[in-house]
Amino acid sequence: MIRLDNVTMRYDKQSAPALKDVTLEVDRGEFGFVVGASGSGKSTLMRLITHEQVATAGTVLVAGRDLRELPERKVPALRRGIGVVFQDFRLLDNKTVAQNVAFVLQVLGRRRHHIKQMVPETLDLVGLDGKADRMPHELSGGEQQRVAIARAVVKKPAILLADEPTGNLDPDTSLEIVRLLDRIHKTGTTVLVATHDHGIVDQFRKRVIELERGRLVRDEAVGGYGTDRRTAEATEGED
Ligand SMILES: Nc1ncnc2c1ncn2[C@@H]1O[C@H](COP(=O)(O)OP(=O)(O)OP(=O)(O)O)[C@@H](O)[C@H]1O
Repeated sequence: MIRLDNVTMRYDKQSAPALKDVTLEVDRGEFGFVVGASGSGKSTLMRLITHEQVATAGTVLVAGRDLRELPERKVPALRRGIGVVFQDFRLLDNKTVAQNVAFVLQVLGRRRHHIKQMVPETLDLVGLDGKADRMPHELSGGEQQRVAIARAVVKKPAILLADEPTGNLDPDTSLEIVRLLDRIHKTGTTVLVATHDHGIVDQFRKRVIELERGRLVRDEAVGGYGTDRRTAEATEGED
């Protein structure tokens, strides 16, 4: 579904590459956490998948398409297949919850009866039934993130990318949000979650892809935030 072969990404010639020689494969229907310190390249990885950035070297393949060779006119089709969620929700403040979600489908030119069916169905999926007519400012942070997730998945993308989706949320709400992402994964969506949140990664025991200064330093099928050695050291430090 997503494959990177020896990918290097440099934003400019002077600075160190944001990603360096990264090779990675994420199969259809997988769930992975992308972890690493601030500046390690997590967002850059996401931006390469959505083709907001283009790799300086190497190959990025998404759903069988080599993005280096993707003509400009095919970029919207690529992005239709990818839902994206950010830390800061990015909702349209002057639209209701339902309108925020419907807007995506309107832009895609979907028919009115399809929108009328999909919006409540998706709000139900994310646990926001009954909140369709609220404005974003009337919602809690967790609820706003649910709207953002509804908006990302209402077009039924094959891939869902979440860049630090729990960064603005308390631990309990974070847990609920990642449970929701996991539920969406279980419907067959390929999900990648970039996160700093140790607690979440340790709790879910999923695939963990770790970046360190742009290099892929760990890729475990089932792992925690740190390697066991590092987790032990961190725990000792806390006592
Ligand atoms: N638009 C940009 N122009 C120039 N350099 C950038 C740009 N975006 C990111 N970088 C640099 O690329 C490197 C990787 O950044 P990136 O945002 O991918 O890391 P990150 O792991 O997502 O960090 P964070 O957890 O803080 O979001 C950093 O050194 C950053 O300064």
